[in-house]
Amino acid sequence: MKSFKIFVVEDDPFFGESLKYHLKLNPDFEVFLFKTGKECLDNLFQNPGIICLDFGLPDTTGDVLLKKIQQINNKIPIIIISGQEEIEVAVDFLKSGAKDYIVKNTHTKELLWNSIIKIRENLSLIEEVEELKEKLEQKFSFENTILGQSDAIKVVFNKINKSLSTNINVSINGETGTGKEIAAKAIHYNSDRRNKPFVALNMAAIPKELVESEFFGHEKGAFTGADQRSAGKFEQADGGTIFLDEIAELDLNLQSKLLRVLQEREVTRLGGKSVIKFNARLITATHKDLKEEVRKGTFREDLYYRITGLPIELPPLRERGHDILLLAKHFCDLFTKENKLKNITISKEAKEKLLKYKFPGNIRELKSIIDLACVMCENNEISVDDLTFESINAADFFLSEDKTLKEFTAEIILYYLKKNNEDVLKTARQLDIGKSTIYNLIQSSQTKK
Ligand SMILES: Nc1ncnc2c1ncn2[C@@H]1O[C@H](COP(=O)(O)OP(=O)(O)OP(=O)(O)O)[C@@H](O)[C@H]1O
Repeated sequence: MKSFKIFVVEDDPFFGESLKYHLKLNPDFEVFLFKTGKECLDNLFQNPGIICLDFGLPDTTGDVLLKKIQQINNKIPIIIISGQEEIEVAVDFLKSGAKDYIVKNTHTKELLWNSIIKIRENLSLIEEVEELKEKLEQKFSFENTILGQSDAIKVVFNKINKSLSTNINVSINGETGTGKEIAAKAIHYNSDRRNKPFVALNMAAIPKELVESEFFGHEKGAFTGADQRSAGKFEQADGGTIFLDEIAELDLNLQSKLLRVLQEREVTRLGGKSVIKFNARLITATHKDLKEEVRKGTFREDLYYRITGLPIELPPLRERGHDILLLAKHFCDLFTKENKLKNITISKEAKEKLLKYKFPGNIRELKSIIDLACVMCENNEISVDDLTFESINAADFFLSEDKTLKEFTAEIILYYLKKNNEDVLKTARQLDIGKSTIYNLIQSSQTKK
C-alpha cells in the first residue's frame, strides 16, 4: 500500500512528538511534525493526505490557517485538535470544512487515530469512484461504444455531437436493439453533465401504479408500503440526465403529469408539500412512431412537442451495410476475450449470410448469433452452419433477400431438384410445373456457370 502522509501542526513539542510517535505505529503512515502555521504552508507542496492542526499556534490560529490551506488546496482533509471544549467552536470549524474536531485530553491519540482511519477510508472510496467514473467516460466515448462506419450511423454521430454543447431534449427513435440506450449514455457521458447522474427509467418495465412514485418520489406513509421517504428519479437526476425509455408506453394520465413537471422543472413528492426544483436534461426513446400515436390519440400532442427537441433516428442494422461485419468481428473478439478463447474468424460464406440477413432484433440479435456461433464453430472459424437465425423462420429469411420473382422461382425449383436427387419428373410433379421449365432452368444455370 502507498504510504499516507500526515502533517501534525503542534507547537507543544512534547504533545506533538507523542502524537507523531503514536501515529507512526501504523507502518503506512508517514508523519511530519511542524511547529508553526508557516512551516505547514511551506510544505504543502508535499501534498499530505491529511493535516492535524492545533487550534492555537505561535504565529496564527487554527481557523486562519484552515482558510489559508483551503485556498491553496481545498481537497486536503483537516482535523482540528484543540483545548477548547465549547461546542460552538467545534461546530464553526466543521461548518468551515474541517473534517473533525478533537479535544485535547487523555483520549486524543486514540480519537485522532480512529478519525484518520475513517477519513482515509473515505478518501480511497472517493478515489475509487473517480476512477470508475473515468473508466465509464472512456467506455462511453463514441469510438468505444457506438461502433460503425456506415453513412447511416455517421448521421447519428453528427446528431449526437450537435446535442452535446446544449441542454436540448433529445428524442431517440429506433427498432429494438438498435442502440437507443447506448446512444443516450453516449450523450450524457460526453456532455458537461458527465459527472452528475445518468438516471434511466423504462416505462414498459415498471407497473403503472408505481410510475408516479418513481418519477416524483414519495414521503414516508404516502401510500401503503411507503415505509421510507424516497427521492424520485427527476430529483436523483438533478444536474445530470434523465433517460425515459419506451416513452410511448406511458399512460395518458401520467403523460399530463409529466408534461407539467417538464414545464415547471419542479416536482412534489407524493404525500409531500414542498416543491423540489430539478435541472436535468431529458432524453426519451421509443421504437414506436410517436406522431402516429398522437394521431391515434394515445400520446398527448403537447407532450410530443415538449419532448421532441433534437430527434435522433437510429437506423436498423440491415441499413448499416458493412457495419454488420464490423460489429460481428467486434462481438467475436469480445466473446473470445471474455472466455479466454483463441482468436475466431468468420468464413467468407458466413459473412455473406450475415450481410443478407435482415436482423429484426438488430445489434442485440447479432451479438447473440455471434456468441452462439463462437461456441458452435470448429477450428476457430465460424461457418455458415454455425449461424443460427432464431428470430424468424426460414421462409422469412428466404423472402428477405432482394430478388425478382423469376429468381425466387428458379431458386425454389433448384432447391427441390437437389432434394429429389436431380429427378426432373418427380420435381415437376411436386411443383406442378412442366418438365421443360426445369430443363430450361438447368440449361440457363449451366450456361451462367
Ligand atoms: N453501434 C453499436 N456498437 C456496439 N454495440 C452496440 C451498438 N449498438 C448497440 N449495441 C449493443 O447492442 C445491445 C442493444 O443496445 P441497446 O440496449 O442500447 O438498444 P435499445 O435500442 O435501447 O434496445 P431496446 O429497444 O430493446 O431497449 C447492447 O448490448 C449494446 O451495447
